[in-house]
Amino acid sequence: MLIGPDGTTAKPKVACLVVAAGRGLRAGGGLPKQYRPIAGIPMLKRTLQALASFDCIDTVLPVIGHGDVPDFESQVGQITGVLPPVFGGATRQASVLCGLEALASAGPPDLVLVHDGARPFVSVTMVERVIVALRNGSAAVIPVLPVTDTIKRVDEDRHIVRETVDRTVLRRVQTPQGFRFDVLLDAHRAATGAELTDDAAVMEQAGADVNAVDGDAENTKITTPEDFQEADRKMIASQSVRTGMGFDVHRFEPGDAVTLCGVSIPHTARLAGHSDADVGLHALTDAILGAIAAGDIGDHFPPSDPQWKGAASDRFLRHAADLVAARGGAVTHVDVTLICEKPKIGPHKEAMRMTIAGILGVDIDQVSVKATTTEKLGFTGRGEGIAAQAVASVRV
Ligand SMILES: Nc1ccn([C@@H]2O[C@H](COP(=O)(O)OP(=O)(O)OP(=O)(O)O)[C@@H](O)[C@H]2O)c(=O)n1
Ligand SMILES: C[C@](O)(CO)[C@H](O)COP(=O)(O)O
Repeated sequence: MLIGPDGTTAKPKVACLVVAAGRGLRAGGGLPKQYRPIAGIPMLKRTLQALASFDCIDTVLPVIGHGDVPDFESQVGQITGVLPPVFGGATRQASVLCGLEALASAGPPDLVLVHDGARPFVSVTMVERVIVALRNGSAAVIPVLPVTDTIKRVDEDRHIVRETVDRTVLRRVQTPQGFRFDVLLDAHRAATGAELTDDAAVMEQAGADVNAVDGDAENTKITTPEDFQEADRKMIASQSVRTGMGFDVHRFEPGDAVTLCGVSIPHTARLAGHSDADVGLHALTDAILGAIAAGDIGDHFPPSDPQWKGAASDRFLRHAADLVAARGGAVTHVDVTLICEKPKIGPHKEAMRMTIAGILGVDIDQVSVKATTTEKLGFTGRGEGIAAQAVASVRV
């Protein structure tokens, strides 16, 4: 059991480093593999979303390549619970040390998990197994799987089989590997010699005991083009398409501009509301929440909470999209209809589509924005306010 500084067994602070500074050479292609999509979502985004949604992890810190900031911003972006990335090094081992030093400077955690950005199918049950073993006193814990094929040792040109190896003592190793933070940092700082391919090897070199827990066969590392194909196939086969709808109304009050679908439009009035009153993004946020049966915008951002006063509504929409991604899903299409006599929506439709596509991280052709009047009938016809309807399709 981990003993806190005051001698109690308080819940330890758990950080998770996600190393993603590799080049992905074995996966081929131009873009480093961590930024390439699996069933529509960039692999690193999947990994970070999953880890950030686990209650047993307090902090998630990505470690990325020096030249990868544009890819990180465009393919991953901000994720609630994920710290801004730090830069890694030329090898996985060097990248882990960069991440550990960053955590040490920011206020060291008690426990650290080190996970490959290239393992997007990490499960909370496996992470909990690692953390429980650490809390029970281990300084180093790795998830492992049995070897299920017969293993041969072959000669160098691989044409002659020399022997059959005893596979009962062999294990396939996964991440996240978990450690007492101070012990892993010391071991990494002291590491010498040839590159070590996992953190357990760094601990072994330092003379520490490493314990094993059961890994998870689903938690594969995406390494080759075939791994991408298989991951795509598995994800798509396991998902279904769902639809949600949203509706919202805001009334006018004195002012000089309205914000609709993230675009500010000069007008003779503004929309009243607790946030920026962006009726289009509110309807769309509700549609996405509806598609994953996750309540409505008021459940996530209560109007009674002063922190959302005047908030820009892109935050609400991003949160809904993050929830979809945390379930391993993707928003596939959205369609918003704005209902008002004025202002004229037509000249702003493309800017609205682009803004929504940017927030959701989808292509502009997956976003439709339409507008209609109610022929001067009803409250929208009388110019008392604006209504919006939205439909969202997601694959989860
Ligand atoms: N200098 C490096 C090299 C690797 N990694 C990370 O370590 C994890 C496991 O490494 P691997 O699958 O071997 O990734 P790459 O090194 O990118 O792949 P390749 O060897 O095919 O180039 C990956 O998430 C990778 O981004 C890292 O952070 N820094
Ligand atoms: C750490 C690791 O994921 C354990 O299986 C793996 O060793 C890292 O990747 P590599 O392909 O061995 O560099």
